[in-house]
Amino acid sequence: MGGCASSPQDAEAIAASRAIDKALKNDAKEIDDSIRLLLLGSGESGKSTILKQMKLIYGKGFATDEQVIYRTAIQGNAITAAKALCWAMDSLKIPYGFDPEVLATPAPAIPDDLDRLESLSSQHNASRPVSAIIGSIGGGKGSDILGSEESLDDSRSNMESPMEEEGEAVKVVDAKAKAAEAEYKRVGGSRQVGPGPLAAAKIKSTPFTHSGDSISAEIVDAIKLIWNDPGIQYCYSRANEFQLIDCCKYFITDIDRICVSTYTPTPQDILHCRTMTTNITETKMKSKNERKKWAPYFDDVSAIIFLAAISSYDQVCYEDNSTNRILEALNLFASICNHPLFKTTSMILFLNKIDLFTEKIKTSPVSQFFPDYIGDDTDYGGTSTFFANKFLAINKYPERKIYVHFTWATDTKQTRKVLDTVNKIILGSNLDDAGIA
Ligand SMILES: Nc1nc2c(ncn2[C@@H]2O[C@H](COP(=O)(O)OP(=O)(O)OP(=O)(O)O)[C@@H](O)[C@H]2O)c(=O)[nH]1
Ligand SMILES: [Mg+2]
Repeated sequence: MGGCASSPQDAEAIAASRAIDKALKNDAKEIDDSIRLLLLGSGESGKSTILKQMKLIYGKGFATDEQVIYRTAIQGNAITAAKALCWAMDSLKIPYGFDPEVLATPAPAIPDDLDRLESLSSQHNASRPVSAIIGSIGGGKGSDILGSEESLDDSRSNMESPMEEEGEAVKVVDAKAKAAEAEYKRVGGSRQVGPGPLAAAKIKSTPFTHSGDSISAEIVDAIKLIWNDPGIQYCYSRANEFQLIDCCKYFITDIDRICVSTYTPTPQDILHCRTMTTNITETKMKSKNERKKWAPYFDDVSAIIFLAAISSYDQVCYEDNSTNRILEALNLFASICNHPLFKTTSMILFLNKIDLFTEKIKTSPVSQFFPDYIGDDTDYGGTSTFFANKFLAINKYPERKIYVHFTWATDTKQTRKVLDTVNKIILGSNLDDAGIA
């Protein structure tokens, strides 16, 4: 995708992201004797994370120079997440100190002459293509990154939109949101004062990335302060209403550890690090006319692993802020899985981020976003099978089976098991175990 940097900070972030992509790609040179996989999926589904796991499980792990790059990216993740939370406090109209369980929070007095706190516009909304990654397992020493611009065949139509439905849970949420908004107005909206708004103002004005050694102690303190604020915690509970990276909690709760000058990221930190894959323009799959160009890459692909973040059922896409992420994934899956070129290619579906999904279904009812789900909203088995069946129903080539795995890509133990099974499937020893695993 285009690296159109609008500020030096953006340029730095893009450069860091490219360096990470390059590092992953550099591991790709020795894969000839290995099984080649095409990893596909919409944005933030976990493709890079699976690739990192392959490096850990089948490769040499992360080199020292890579760790240095990730260090900056991880600290950038913490700042990005903290900023997103502060911006969302304004856009969702939640006052600092607001506790939804104690709806009448005492308000500080607002001085008349207080300057309006700066409220920065929300995250840039550059359109971002779906990316594809070629990875390798089973004896491969590395992985290779290729790219795709968009779906192979644009069959994105006729998908129903998520509907809203009145329900008990919705009403409770509404009551809290309304109480927050009333309180936000009462304390002066964006003119509210106190330690929370002050810390937020500092965070909002700090650059995304930093060229110095580490994030300043002042910003670390500001991040800790807001994270302990009940209003921010309430805002975090509504993270599906704005764009927030999934590793927010992981890095912010560990802000002291990741900001010391001696910090070296652990493999677990690297797995949680969010960097958008940017060097995905080598092979564009824009139109059928270009098929000659990209088809050779797929010829020797043993299987396609398609990733979808099952936890994203209540979220909208980063790119347009309106399309439900699961519907987007289903559309993309339809265009891949039903493409004649892949008619006989083993198709393995990873319904990823089950750790987040398990937590989320407790408070965010699936049926509110997918009214065709009839069953217990808090039942993991029922809800996860519901989504798996949605993907399976798309397959137009019944002779070609789709293997479904529920995955937790940041967990090496679980991923190792899944990849071992995938290996067996590809080698043909497990072909009878089709269906949901
Ligand atoms: N909790 C949790 N986080 C995950 C899981 N899989 C991926 N993530 C996180 O989700 C974020 C996005 O993952 P990536 O691997 O970068 O997603 P991607 O598909 O490569 O995204 P693009 O490059 O933008 O297309 C990262 O912060 C990952 O650490 C998971 O199973 N559980
Ligand atoms: Mg990626």
